[in-house]
Amino acid sequence: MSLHVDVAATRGRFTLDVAFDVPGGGVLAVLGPNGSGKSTLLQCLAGLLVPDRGTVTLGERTLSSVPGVQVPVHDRGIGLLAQDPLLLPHLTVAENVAFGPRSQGSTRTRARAQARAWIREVDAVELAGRKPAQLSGGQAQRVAIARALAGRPRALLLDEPLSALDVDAAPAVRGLLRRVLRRSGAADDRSGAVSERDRCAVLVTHDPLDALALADDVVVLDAGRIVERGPAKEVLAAPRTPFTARIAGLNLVPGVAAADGLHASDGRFVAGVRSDDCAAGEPAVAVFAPGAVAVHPAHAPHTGSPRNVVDARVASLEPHGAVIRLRTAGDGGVAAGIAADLTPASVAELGLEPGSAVRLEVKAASVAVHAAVESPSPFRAAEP
Ligand SMILES: Nc1ncnc2c1ncn2[C@@H]1O[C@H](COP(=O)(O)OP(=O)(O)OP(=O)(O)O)[C@@H](O)[C@H]1O
Repeated sequence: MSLHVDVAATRGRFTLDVAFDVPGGGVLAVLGPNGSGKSTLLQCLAGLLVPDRGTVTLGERTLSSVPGVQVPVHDRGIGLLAQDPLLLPHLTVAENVAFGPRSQGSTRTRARAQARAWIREVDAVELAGRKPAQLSGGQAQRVAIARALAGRPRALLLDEPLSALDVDAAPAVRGLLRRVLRRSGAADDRSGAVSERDRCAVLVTHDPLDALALADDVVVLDAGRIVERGPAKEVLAAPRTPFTARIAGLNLVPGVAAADGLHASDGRFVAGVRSDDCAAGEPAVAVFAPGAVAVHPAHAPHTGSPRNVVDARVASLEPHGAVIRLRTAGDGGVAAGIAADLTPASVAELGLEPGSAVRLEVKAASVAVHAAVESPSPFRAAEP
């Protein structure tokens, strides 16, 4: 069942103005910096906020059309999974999951059967008799997923569903969400579970891994507008805005495309490979991975060509998985805020510490130049 959204909503001086579609069975991830309008968007979809103009349609049904239709929250067929599991504390797990079907008019027996099916689905059978206070964060979120789905929503809204979980619990819950969101199987009518085939979902997240693991498409919001959209892998691999580059862990230098690179706004030339989507002379971004940046001692001789070489100063060195991520200091320009990944051995060998002078080199072949999206916010990708 597809979701069609074309709305504008005002909150104080902030305006959200977006249009997108999520096809039946599809999952759309919504990314964006703090205050970009992600929660405002979910509230418009859930019916908690009345838009100033536009429409929200789910399948054939108009949920919101201004002026005119405004279907109330409980009647939208939309399930919400928030950061906090929000389970009713005095009910058992089984009763919490049966609550939705019961309040939709299912008989007690049928509601229990539906609850059992979903509790099994989320691997929580042994928790069925417990109260929420007896659950870990990960267990409670599993139950919240079962409860959201037991209400047989036609669309699911997920608001940072993994962000309150610790690093040990998040992967298992992400795996479960992947299973329930990505499954395109038929209905399990014997147990009373709903058909997943047509249910679409909108996932608000700060985590690119969630977008890649769970979503088909991504939209990036900035200051209430969509500034990037497309398949999750493509948007994160070739970001057009500083925000997306930052969350994707990539370096991004804005400027104007040239035949074989980009003229950065500070006047420097960045050698790179121009993609087909951008013509010379147009606004563009040069994107390169921290792993593509070679770090040398300051004043080291240039080694070969074509290369990008820039002198910089180390601002910070932080562990990043198996490597150390270096970030350069500065207030602006190409040399500021570049991320480079080094092995701990190279950091020791080069004697690097905050304040050290370094020479960075990036091969032209490792720099992709893409058409840029004008970002309305001053947010910079490269800031730590
Ligand atoms: N009740 C309100 N009254 C006035 N302004 C509001 C209200 N709620 C939110 N805003 C403003 O609307 C803008 C968008 O907020 P929103 O919560 O939708 O952003 P967000 O992208 O979800 O942010 P975060 O990632 O921090 O949760 C912000 O500038 C915020 O200050």
